[in-house]
Amino acid sequence: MLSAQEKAAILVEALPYIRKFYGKTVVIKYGGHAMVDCGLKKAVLTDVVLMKYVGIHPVIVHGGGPEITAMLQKLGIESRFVGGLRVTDEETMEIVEMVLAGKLNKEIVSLINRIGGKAVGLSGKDACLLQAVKKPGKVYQPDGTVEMVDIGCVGQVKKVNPAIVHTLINEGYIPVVAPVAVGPEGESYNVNADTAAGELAVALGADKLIILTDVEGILEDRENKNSLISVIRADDVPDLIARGIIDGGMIPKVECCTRALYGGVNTTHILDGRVPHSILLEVFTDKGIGTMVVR
Ligand SMILES: Nc1ncnc2c1ncn2[C@@H]1O[C@H](COP(=O)(O)OP(=O)(O)O)[C@@H](O)[C@H]1O
Ligand SMILES: CC(=O)N[C@@H](CCC(=O)OP(=O)(O)O)C(=O)O
Repeated sequence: MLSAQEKAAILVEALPYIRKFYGKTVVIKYGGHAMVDCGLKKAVLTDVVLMKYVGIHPVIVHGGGPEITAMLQKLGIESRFVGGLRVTDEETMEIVEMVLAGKLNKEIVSLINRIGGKAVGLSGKDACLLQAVKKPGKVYQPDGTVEMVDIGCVGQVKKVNPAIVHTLINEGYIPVVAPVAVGPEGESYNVNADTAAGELAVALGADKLIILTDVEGILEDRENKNSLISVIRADDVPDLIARGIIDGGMIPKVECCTRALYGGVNTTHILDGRVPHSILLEVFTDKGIGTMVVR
């Protein structure tokens, strides 16, 4: 048990960070284990509510890939991915939108509201927040060439219209965004949630982008949990990808950190969402956790 003095010291340690981030926007990509496990869900969303009450402006962009896959499976539809992106025909798009914008978005909103925050759920279609065009899939051939293939209703974000998010923030709400974008004809596009979070962070002029995932951060050697790389320079990312150190699902995460950094976001973090209160530990304590990607 902590003594009263130790508890007080922890609160005092938070003061410079509260001052530093007061009034700043922090975009949080919420996904992975932290979105499934009841205890972790509550811990993450409590951190978000606490941030709001101390004057920081959190904005959540959530994923839900595993939940979409499970729903498609129930309906007898097999999931297929090209370069980490779900091949999304029109029937699949309907399910994606139902799961992300209908089910998961509202569950997150409800839980935040029960914890004591004021959350409002949006999809990228609301007030044309995320505007996209069709994105082709990339297939890397053994000879090093790249083949472009049709992967259906997958969207590349072309424009972000953040006005609605600013309005909600200014009125004291916590915006919760599902990564479904709108196309030029009003059609729906399925957008990778990491990418959506990065684009939104840039458009909002966010100070920080936090991506929650199911590993410790970026590991030098994926087999060795003690090989965490604490800080990576954005310029070094292409080399780490070329050397195969960063691979698979970690590629869109670092790429969106890089995109955010070059777009003006100050710091980006890839954190272990399996650690309860990882956001609080990152934002309010001297000891940062996970991997920080910097300019
Ligand atoms: N250098 C690395 N360090 C840690 N994980 C890595 C690395 N390179 C690739 N990965 C993989 O990236 C995965 C995280 O991406 P992903 O599964 O898409 O996460 P999420 O479901 O949280 O969006 C890890 O589980 C791991 O398998
Ligand atoms: C185009 C594309 O692949 N979209 C993702 C959107 C959800 C997502 O990104 O969820 P996670 O963050 O949990 O992976 C999908 O359909 O799975």
